[in-house]
Amino acid sequence: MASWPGKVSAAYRDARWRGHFLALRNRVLSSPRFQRWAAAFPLTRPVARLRARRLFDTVAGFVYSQVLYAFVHLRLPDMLHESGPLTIPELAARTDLPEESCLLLAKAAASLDLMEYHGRGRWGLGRQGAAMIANPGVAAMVEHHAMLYADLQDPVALLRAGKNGQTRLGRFWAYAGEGPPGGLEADRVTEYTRLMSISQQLVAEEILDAFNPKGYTRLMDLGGGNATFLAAVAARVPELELVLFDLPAVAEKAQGRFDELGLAHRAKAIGGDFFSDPLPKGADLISLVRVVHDHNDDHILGLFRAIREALPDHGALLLAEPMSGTAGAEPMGDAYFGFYLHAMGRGRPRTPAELEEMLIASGFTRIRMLPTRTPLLTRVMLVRP
Ligand SMILES: CC(C)=CCC/C(C)=C/CC/C(C)=C/C=C/C(C)=C/C=C/C=C(C)/C=C/C=C(C)/C=C/C=C(C)/C=C/CC(C)(C)O
Ligand SMILES: C[S@@+](CC[C@H](N)C(=O)[O-])C[C@H]1O[C@@H](n2cnc3c(N)ncnc32)[C@H](O)[C@@H]1O
Repeated sequence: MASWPGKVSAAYRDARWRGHFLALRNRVLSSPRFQRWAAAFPLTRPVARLRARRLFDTVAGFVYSQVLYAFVHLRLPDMLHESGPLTIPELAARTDLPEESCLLLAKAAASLDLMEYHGRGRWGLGRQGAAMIANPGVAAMVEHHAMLYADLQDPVALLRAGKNGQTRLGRFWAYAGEGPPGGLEADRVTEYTRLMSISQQLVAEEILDAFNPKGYTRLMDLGGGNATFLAAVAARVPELELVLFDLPAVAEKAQGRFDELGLAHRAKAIGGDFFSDPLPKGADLISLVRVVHDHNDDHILGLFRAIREALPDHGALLLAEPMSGTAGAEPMGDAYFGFYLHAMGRGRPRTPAELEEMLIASGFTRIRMLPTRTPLLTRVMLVRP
């Protein structure tokens, strides 16, 4: 298994001189004398400050996240968006917090750009807080993180335990547990399907801005949840037939959604297990949105082969999810999703190169990355036989 994210070419990565260079660099950086000198010397001072700030942000990241959690849990984003800036006594009355705590939270949130002092004793949304209003999925994820952080309370124990799914996240993502997922009852899938639907809105637009499925006849979305992605597709491409395949309890919800949206004449949901049931034939475009990273390599190789068999030679597979080694968003893949999926109990974030290797081994030949506007949210790969 390739384990290096591949930011640079293999020749550079494996060059013998690189190891010597890194050893020398680290000897210099770990010297207290060098640090004192670099912080004092005017030309290196800005870099020294930036590095100190970055290390501090990593050290304090948990505290920042808890400030964000309080901000979201107290419904401050919507409250401040709807009412405009409020004074501390007004905030205290609406959140049922002591005024002193409200001021503490307002100042902490302002330091993180979530809130901002708007003058005349009133506090409103800051830049990051305002951006959250446009992306309701972010607040939903912040609340959901209570589970992730409970699992991460002792990260070393979690690492030692390996991927066993005996965690809050393992129970939440019921399909990641032991046993065949096909028999999961509705109550085990409702909450995760709701969370996926809320966070899917922005992802769907990113994917469809990168790839327009116009020209295809039938799109089958594997692991399509309650059809939020296909509903966005339907709005953009009126003539495309739509099929959603997901576990029976999820597919039932999706069919209800198609009926509600008046899409039943061209959309249907099929229940099944994509690892053990045959994939329905007839689609010339198959999509996997935020599905592949949830599963281990052996399962995904089997699924890729089944997709290759289900697709006609002129068909295509659209693979969309956050990927490891994404330039400018490196911690998203390997730190966030790496630990998230480890806690969930299966799957891993993969680099485009790792996915490509698995796709080629499954019989695909033409693989192309399509640029997305916000690669942190999702990357998109178009794959042809
Ligand atoms: C107007 C003025 C004064 C200036 C303009 C300056 C300017 C141009 C500003 C830019 C404004 C702008 C466009 C901001 C945009 C901000 C955006 C798009 C922010 C988006 C943030 C998204 C975030 C933080 C997303 C977080 C997503 C998370 C945490 C997702 C987690 C997903 C999980 C856990 C999925 C689980 C599924 C599983 C199990 C892995 O399969
Ligand atoms: C992380 S969610 C993504 C949902 C949707 N594609 C999205 O991006 O919002 C993964 C989906 O795959 C489905 N799934 C997981 N294992 C499955 C299996 N073995 N067969 C069919 N669907 C499965 C889940 O029920 C869930 O709806």
